[in-house]
Amino acid sequence: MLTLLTSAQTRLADEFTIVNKPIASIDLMEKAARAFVKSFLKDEFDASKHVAVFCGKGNNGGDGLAIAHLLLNNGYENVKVYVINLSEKQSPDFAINLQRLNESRCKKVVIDKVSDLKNVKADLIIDAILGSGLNKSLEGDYAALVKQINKLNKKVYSVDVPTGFFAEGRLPETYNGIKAYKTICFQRPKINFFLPESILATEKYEVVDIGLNEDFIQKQESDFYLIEQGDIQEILKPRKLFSHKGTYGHALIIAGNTNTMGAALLSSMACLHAGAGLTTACIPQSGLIALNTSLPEVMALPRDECTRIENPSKYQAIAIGPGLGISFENEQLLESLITNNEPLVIDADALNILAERQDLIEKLPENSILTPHMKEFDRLFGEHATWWERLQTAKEKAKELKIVIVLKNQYTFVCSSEGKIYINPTGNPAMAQGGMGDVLTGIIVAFLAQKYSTLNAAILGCFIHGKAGDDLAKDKFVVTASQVAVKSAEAIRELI
Ligand SMILES: NC(=O)C1=CN([C@@H]2O[C@H](COP(=O)(O)OP(=O)(O)OC[C@H]3O[C@@H](n4cnc5c(N)ncnc54)[C@H](OP(=O)(O)O)[C@@H]3O)[C@@H](O)[C@H]2O)[C@@H](O)CC1
Ligand SMILES: Nc1ncnc2c1ncn2[C@@H]1O[C@H](COP(=O)(O)OP(=O)(O)O)[C@@H](O)[C@H]1O
Repeated sequence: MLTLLTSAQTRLADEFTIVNKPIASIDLMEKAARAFVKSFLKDEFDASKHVAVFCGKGNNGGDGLAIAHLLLNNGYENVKVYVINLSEKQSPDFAINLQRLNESRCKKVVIDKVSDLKNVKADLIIDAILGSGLNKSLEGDYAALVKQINKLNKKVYSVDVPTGFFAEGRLPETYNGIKAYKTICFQRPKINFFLPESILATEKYEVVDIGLNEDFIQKQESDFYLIEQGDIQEILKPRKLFSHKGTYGHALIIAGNTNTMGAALLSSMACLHAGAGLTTACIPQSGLIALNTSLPEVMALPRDECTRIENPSKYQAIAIGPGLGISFENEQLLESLITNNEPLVIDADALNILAERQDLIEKLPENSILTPHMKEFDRLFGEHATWWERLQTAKEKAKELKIVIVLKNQYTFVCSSEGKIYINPTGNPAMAQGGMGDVLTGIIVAFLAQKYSTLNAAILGCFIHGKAGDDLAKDKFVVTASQVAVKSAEAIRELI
């Protein structure tokens, strides 16, 4: 897991590295600039392009000055630096780099007021005005200047973080910062890059290593961790010699209704492919032919007007919700399972029932997993204006109720009962199609049946689901939920 840092912690990592490597802070800045330029040159190899580098007077601006210098040395002849002189203060390393730049042949203009910014001739813009030192929203001259830069409508590369974008914490409801094409950031992605609001600030990001002390970073106390493939490989267990279906658990999936039987089929299909030893689908009578025809490996438990499951303890893991429908009987069924006090995976309509029966939320069995998308989450726990606030609620609720909350999105947030948030990096927009969440539920319940811990089942489920989608999307515009269900077996095999 990669520990993600706040800006304050990044500054500590910076200071630790300077003292312990040891390295002078100006040399660390030079290293950061080199790492930026190396990445930039991979994308932009036409050195005849005009590049405008906008530099504030803090360390972000200091990086910008070093970057301009390096670009000149790399054959970019048409580089022009705009020093944004809207603040009195300047950082010592900015001052050193300005001196170096003054001694070079790099063209430079000083912008003392917004109206000085005219006739910018640029094919590309490098934004190094404000970085992780941002401490309030842009206003006044800074806001006006950034508006002008955005109006130029050029491809913008931001250094470390787009000017005006908060690296962590609640984001304002309207964004008035730089709209970057790409942000090349240092050592770790910014926590807020994983929030959907970040798309207003940067279309994509790339992380470059600048040699900060990794041991120090990994040991920092953090609420946010980024899941890596290596973590998944450590958790996954291979199928054992002499094992049999009983070794890998029996999963029960309570799902489906007349018009949404497909959800039950998709979940069950995913559960099979993710390795449960036995899978039973509890579905209405009307779905039996479909189930028996399409998934002969799955057993059926007819559900018409059933308000409880006989002998739930015979299942190692139970999921409820995909395509379930909202009815008095389904509410009774959910209530009886909750009262039974064994952990559940709760999705889709079962979440919607919970939203209407807030009294049941308090009674959720410990170690249950809720898998809401944003709307289901807000129905359960109240409207949220921003994703940061939604994440804070998810973290608190997971801790208070001793459950795991899988808050789904492009980056899915797995919130543990310890109050930690694990960010899943796999998945892509080709997966934005109905039924995809049903498949995730099937994969998670399969891992639970195989006796992975609650948190590991959620983490594995999200990663495998997204990886299967990523592998499929290599040559497809869109991937369907059933394709992801089938592909999950391959994704697991590849990782073991
Ligand atoms: N370890 C690393 O990752 C490394 C990081 N490095 C680089 O350092 C960058 C961070 O540099 P930094 O700390 O000097 O802050 P930076 O963003 O330049 O701005 C500071 C100034 O902004 C001002 N200010 C704030 N908000 C404002 C607003 N809304 N409107 C107007 N002004 C505002 C604030 O003024 P104040 O409010 O304090 O008066 C302060 O003076 C980081 O992003 C990376 O590029 C690398 O060099 C090496 C290793
Ligand atoms: N753009 C995307 N990038 C990554 N994953 C995505 C994207 N769009 C959807 N998904 C994944 O697909 C699933 C959708 O879940 P959900 O909305 O519950 O679907 P449904 O109700 O149709 O089954 C989630 O796991 C989500 O993470």
